[in-house]
Amino acid sequence: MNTCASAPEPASPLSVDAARAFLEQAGRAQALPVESVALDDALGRVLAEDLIVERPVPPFANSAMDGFALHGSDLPAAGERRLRIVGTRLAGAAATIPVQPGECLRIMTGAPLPEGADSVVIKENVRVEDGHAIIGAGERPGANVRPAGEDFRSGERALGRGQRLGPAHLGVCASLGRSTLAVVRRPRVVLLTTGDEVVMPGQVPSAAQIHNSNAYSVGALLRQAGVERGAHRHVADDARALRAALEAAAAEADLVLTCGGVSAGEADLLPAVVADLGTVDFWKVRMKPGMPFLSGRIGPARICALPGNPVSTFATFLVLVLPFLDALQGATSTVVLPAHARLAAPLRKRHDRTEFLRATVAPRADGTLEAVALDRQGSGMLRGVAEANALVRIEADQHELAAGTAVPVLIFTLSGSLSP
Ligand SMILES: Nc1nc2c(c(=O)[nH]1)N[C@H]1C(S)=C(S)[C@@H](COP(=O)(O)OP(=O)(O)OC[C@H]3O[C@@H](n4cnc5c(N)ncnc54)[C@H](O)[C@@H]3O)O[C@H]1N2
Ligand code: MOO
Repeated sequence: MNTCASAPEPASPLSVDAARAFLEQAGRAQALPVESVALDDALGRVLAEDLIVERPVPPFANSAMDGFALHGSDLPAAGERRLRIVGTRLAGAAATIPVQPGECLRIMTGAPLPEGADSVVIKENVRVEDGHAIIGAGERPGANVRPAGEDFRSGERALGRGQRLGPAHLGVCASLGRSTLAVVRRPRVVLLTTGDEVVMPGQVPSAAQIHNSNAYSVGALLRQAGVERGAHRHVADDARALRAALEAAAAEADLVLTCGGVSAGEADLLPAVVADLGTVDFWKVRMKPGMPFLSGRIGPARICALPGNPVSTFATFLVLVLPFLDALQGATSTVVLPAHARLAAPLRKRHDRTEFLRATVAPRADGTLEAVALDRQGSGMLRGVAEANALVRIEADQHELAAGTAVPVLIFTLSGSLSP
């Protein structure tokens, strides 16, 4: 092992909220450029334009049901009314057949309402005899008609910049006739895992080695956060190798993420190497797990150094790196759902850091959310994260929490359902 400059003295650790606010500001300041993509390629991307409606949706008043279009004033208050059927209008048919009082038109769902008509009676309520529709009492004037612009009016903003595009948003863009969209370029991220004790799955570990789980859990988190499947490299506990890997990564990435080598061990080289190559903005955050987190810059790239313990890696990613990636993309929504849940059991905390506990959050019979903290809370126990669907946040100054206390939770929306 060779060393370079000595590790910077960490200032007093930042609070979680201060660290997060710093990274959000840094992300906004490093805003990514805009590019145009085909609608088909826009899932998960962040919209970089306001979508103003030109043609209203629906563009014309149309029938919501298969039935008969007619004048509302022809509907009988009692008894029956006989209206002459003047034709049929299918969805997509441009030619209009005007309907006079005393007449009606067979109409299909989605077909434009004919001139004169303002109501539709569903076919199940109509008897047809001898070219006439027989309509009974109890029908409502104006029923079963979808007015033009009922979904989106012309001139209004259908979607705003910053929207992360999900399936329904793509449908909205398509119904407005858009085939391409201005979106934010995907963040470029290089992930460097570190440590002589770590080998990739498929490789045979020595008696003192383990498999690299962070490369996969963080790799997957990055993809869920809208990052292209990024480059991953593993770096040995060697200052020269680490320096070369960081320099190369910073030259190609918006964000360099590292895992491990950032605390107090003799092979924890990262703080010194980052300080030597660029600047350390902060090192250590008052959170558990995740205390040794460091962030700084190397050239134009941001670096976030995550602690190596797999749960610390996961928690610092969700709590600190995800807000940075969202800010970098100007996104107004994210892939974790912030909510509140009531603790199922009392909790005691002995330290003064903000704690993020692994928990299952599920709805109770009364509709409120309940959080059950898992037994496995060790920061090396990835099983605890795999069995959880949320992180429960306990504030730095909270030490005794009664059952039923409402606490903030971060629900992993992509982990599946809201049940354990
Ligand atoms: N004397 C002190 N010791 C430690 C402190 C401290 O403040 N003083 N902090 C502890 C805390 S808290 C954490 S968290 C860890 C973080 O340490 P590092 O970020 O330096 O990470 P490493 O030491 O390299 O690794 C920690 C742990 O995680 C395993 N690991 C690392 N990379 C991977 C990977 N890619 N996949 C799976 N597992 C990985 C590694 O083998 C270690 O077991 O430090 C405490 N110590
Ligand atoms: O911060 Mo460490 O993540 O408590 O184990």
